[in-house]
Amino acid sequence: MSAPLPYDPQRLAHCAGEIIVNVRELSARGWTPATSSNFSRRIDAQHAAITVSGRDKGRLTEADIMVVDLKGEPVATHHRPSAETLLHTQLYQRYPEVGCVLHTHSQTQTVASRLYAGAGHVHLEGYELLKAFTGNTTHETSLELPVLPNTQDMPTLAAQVDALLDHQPMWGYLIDGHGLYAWGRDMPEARRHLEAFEFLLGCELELRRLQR
Ligand SMILES: CSC[C@@H](O)[C@@H](O)C(=O)COP(=O)(O)O
Ligand SMILES: [Zn+2]
Repeated sequence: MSAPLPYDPQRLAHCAGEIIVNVRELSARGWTPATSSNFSRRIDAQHAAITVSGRDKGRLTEADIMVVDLKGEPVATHHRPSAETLLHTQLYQRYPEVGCVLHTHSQTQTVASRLYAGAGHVHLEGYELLKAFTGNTTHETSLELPVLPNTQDMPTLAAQVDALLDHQPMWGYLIDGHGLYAWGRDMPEARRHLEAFEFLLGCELELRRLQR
């Protein structure tokens, strides 16, 4: 007889279903080109469901979702988790209330990350859609979306994210020439943050083009 799983398989099936449905829609918008991007959902206090590395994110099935512990180690599987697993699990470790982390590579996110890498952040102000980050209370707020240097060294990248989180609350960041990470308490909130960042970055790029 095999050992019992250390997580609830029904909860995993629920999380995997949510990832599959939502990522299919994000992918249809062209935000996950060439197998890029990764997605996760908290299962419980010690486990998260995350996409297997290298899979076509536009065609995810349950076989493309696996379980890791919050150190990023595979649990009860021989699959290899996303190369960027640490960027997901660091958020689950740090914030018990975070339930979902979404990472995409849209053209808007990638171009914006390159344009604002020098400044180290994108300043977002004056937009109604900023209410997506304030619990819909006010648009009279501003937000700095950090832009981090890209590296394949995940502990280095995760340390930079941690250093930022020590000083400011935030719901996402860009990585230069790479893409966007966004998160939330659950899938709808993480998706709202991701979509708001995408829209606001698109507005900033368009404004820059028009003001040239
Ligand atoms: C295919 S290039 C993109 C990857 O290098 C990486 O940034 C990415 O987002 C997907 O990696 P993955 O290991 O499939 O989760
Ligand atoms: Zn990536």
